[in-house]
Amino acid sequence: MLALLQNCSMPLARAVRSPPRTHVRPCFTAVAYASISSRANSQSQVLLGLSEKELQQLALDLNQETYRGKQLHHFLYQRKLREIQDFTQLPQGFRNTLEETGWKVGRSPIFQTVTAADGTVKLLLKLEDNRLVETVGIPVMVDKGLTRLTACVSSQVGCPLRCSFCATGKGGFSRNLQRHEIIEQTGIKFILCEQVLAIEEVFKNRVTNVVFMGMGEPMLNLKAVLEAHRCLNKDVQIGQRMITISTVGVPNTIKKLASHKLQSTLAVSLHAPNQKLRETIVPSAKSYPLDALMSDCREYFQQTSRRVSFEYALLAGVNDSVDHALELAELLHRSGSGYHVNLIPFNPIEGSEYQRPSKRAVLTFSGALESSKITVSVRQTRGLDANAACGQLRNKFQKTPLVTDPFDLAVTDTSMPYNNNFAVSS
Ligand SMILES: C[S@@+](CC[C@H](N)C(=O)[O-])C[C@H]1O[C@@H](n2cnc3c(N)ncnc32)[C@H](O)[C@@H]1O
Ligand code: SF4
Repeated sequence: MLALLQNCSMPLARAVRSPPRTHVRPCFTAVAYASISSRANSQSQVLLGLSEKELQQLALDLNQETYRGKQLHHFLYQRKLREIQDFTQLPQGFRNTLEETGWKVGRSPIFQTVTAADGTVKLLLKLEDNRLVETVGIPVMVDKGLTRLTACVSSQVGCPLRCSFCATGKGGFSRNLQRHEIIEQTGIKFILCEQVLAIEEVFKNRVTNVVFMGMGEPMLNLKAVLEAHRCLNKDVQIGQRMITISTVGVPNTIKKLASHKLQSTLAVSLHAPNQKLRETIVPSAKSYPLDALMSDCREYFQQTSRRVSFEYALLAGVNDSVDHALELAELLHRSGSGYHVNLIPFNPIEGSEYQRPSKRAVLTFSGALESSKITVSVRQTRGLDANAACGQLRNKFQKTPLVTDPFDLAVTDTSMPYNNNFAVSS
């Protein structure tokens, strides 16, 4: 973006000092509009997602000192302010100029908040086009003190991959968290960041961990997810090791991610120890054979030295027998080292044919893995009374039809009927 700025024939600072008579946007604004703005119908640019350097450049272009850019960064990512006029330590004139030249913070209103008995909070953020995105804040308390706050963020509005046990998959797919007409795909980065900021706002605490385990498949939006990763790491200041990207597997993307050599955890949603069973649970597995997936995971480990974590949703009577556990252990040993299995007992969803396994079945399965020398953890289900399974809360309010081809992201639905059966409180 900075390179584009430098190529502008008319610096914004000059454009601001002597505004054109007709309503022609200054050069920076035009370029930024094309490369930064993600909301097609909006006439404004979004500050959120810009780095400190970019904000300093913006300040310069608006005829301000560089340190104003630092201040903008502070108000956006530390103070988490929602409106430019709330940046009261900035001169009124600068605030007005920002607004007059089309800038805004870019935070979405919180449409719905549901708090579970264990303190987990689910939020629905309402995007400008009225679509709803689910975000979860999961606190870990020790002696009544908050020791960890995990934000579980969504990377898409819905998901086209339709895993058979997932409420998001069942709820259908609307679109990537960006406008498809924006070539640079930068839109998602501020939406992902703002999910984290919304959790910080609600908990009045810093988020310590981020997991891309909300609605959607991050690897279908990899470029934007990488930009969001940068923003979360550098601007919101969350350590790379505290960030986990979860994927069910999309061909050619794990290698791409590995090439960035991030120090973040890759979680791969496996759910079955063999191709045949996996295809029945994860339809998109038909396009990405298990052998290829495991080979890409091995490469990820070799390139990053980061252990891959395998997510395994336990579905009673489907994939939870001791034989399945032993087959899984064999698959992992055959595939290379550095693996860890995270078992997720199925979270029941409306209208699902699956059952949650008993505690005994979960323990037996994890015991079989451990005795086969596989490190294993069992995910504690959080927020069961807040529609725990991802996508459930959003499905209450918004229904979207399924796309026919899971990898065809050009197919988007533009209607957004609300389900009026629920009382909606803003
Ligand atoms: C919602 S997905 C999002 C990230 C990515 N699309 C994926 O599948 O890894 C995050 C994790 O939630 C798990 N999950 C989704 N619905 C679930 C349910 N009803 N019960 C248990 N786990 C579920 C998925 O298997 C996956 O491991
Ligand atoms: S589990 Fe992940 S990939 Fe599968 S439908 Fe849900 S969000 Fe999509």
